[in-house]
Amino acid sequence: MKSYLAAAIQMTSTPWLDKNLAEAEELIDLAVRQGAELVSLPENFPFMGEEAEKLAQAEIIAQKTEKFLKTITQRFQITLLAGGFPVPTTDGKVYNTAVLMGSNGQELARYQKVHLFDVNLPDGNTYRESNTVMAGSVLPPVYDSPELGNLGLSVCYDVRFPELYRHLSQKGAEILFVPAAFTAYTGKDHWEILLKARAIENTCYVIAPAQTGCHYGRRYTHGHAMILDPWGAVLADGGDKPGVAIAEIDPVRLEQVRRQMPSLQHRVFS
Ligand SMILES: O=C(O)CNC(=O)[C@H](CS)NC(=O)CCC(=O)C(=O)O
Repeated sequence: MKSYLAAAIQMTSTPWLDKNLAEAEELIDLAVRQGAELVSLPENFPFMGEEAEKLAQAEIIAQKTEKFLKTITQRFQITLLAGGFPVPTTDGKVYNTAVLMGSNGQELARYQKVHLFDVNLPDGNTYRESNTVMAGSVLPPVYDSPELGNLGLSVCYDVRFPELYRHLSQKGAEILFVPAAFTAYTGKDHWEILLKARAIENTCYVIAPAQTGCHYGRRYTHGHAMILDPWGAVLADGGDKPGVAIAEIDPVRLEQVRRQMPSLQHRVFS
């Protein structure tokens, strides 16, 4: 593993697929021009709109998004984590799918979000992700990149389930992706703390691209795409506007923190 720059992209995705992909392309270009070799896109980057609309367009969203990911990684020669996007199942729902793409346009790893956000928030907003999404049933993969380190996948609400990240770190993960569309309401109190906890308890870098702002109707997300180091320090924070958070991923720092705080080696319960 070498030292390199990673980018967590922040977007305000809308119900318009082509507009979102164009916006993603612009932000990837911005990240690459700043030297990023590993770039990440948030959950729902190609589409954030009404559930019925998402289902109706799922086929075209999946198709255009996968083509986009192939083209863009080849063009910019980057490794790209594409936070969740809908991929149709055979029974009329979708998997909320995250894909890791290599710099030759090849798919390196894929994960179907396991934990679905079925929550009634105190602010009156109700979320029933399971209305449209089929839960994945397989733990996320770790992709071992000789150059970029061991990359562990997850999506958004997963961040509240530490056992998933323990699994990833036990599989050798050094960098944890948490692409998200966190609600504005939960985000203000929980987002940064959860990310810090996952970084600290697994002594891993955390790369968390995010959605921000108002997407449609009353749907607001928290923003603050960020990158944290294995000590839990925030290296970059995207604030609340669309943009890019960039930070260095450094194997020397990773090794240093794991030496200073060898908690992964002190586990008693598996
Ligand atoms: O529905 C959309 O269009 C965008 N959001 C999502 O797709 C997902 C499922 S609804 N959001 C979350 O998981 C938020 C989790 C969260 O906010 C928390 O854990 O507090």
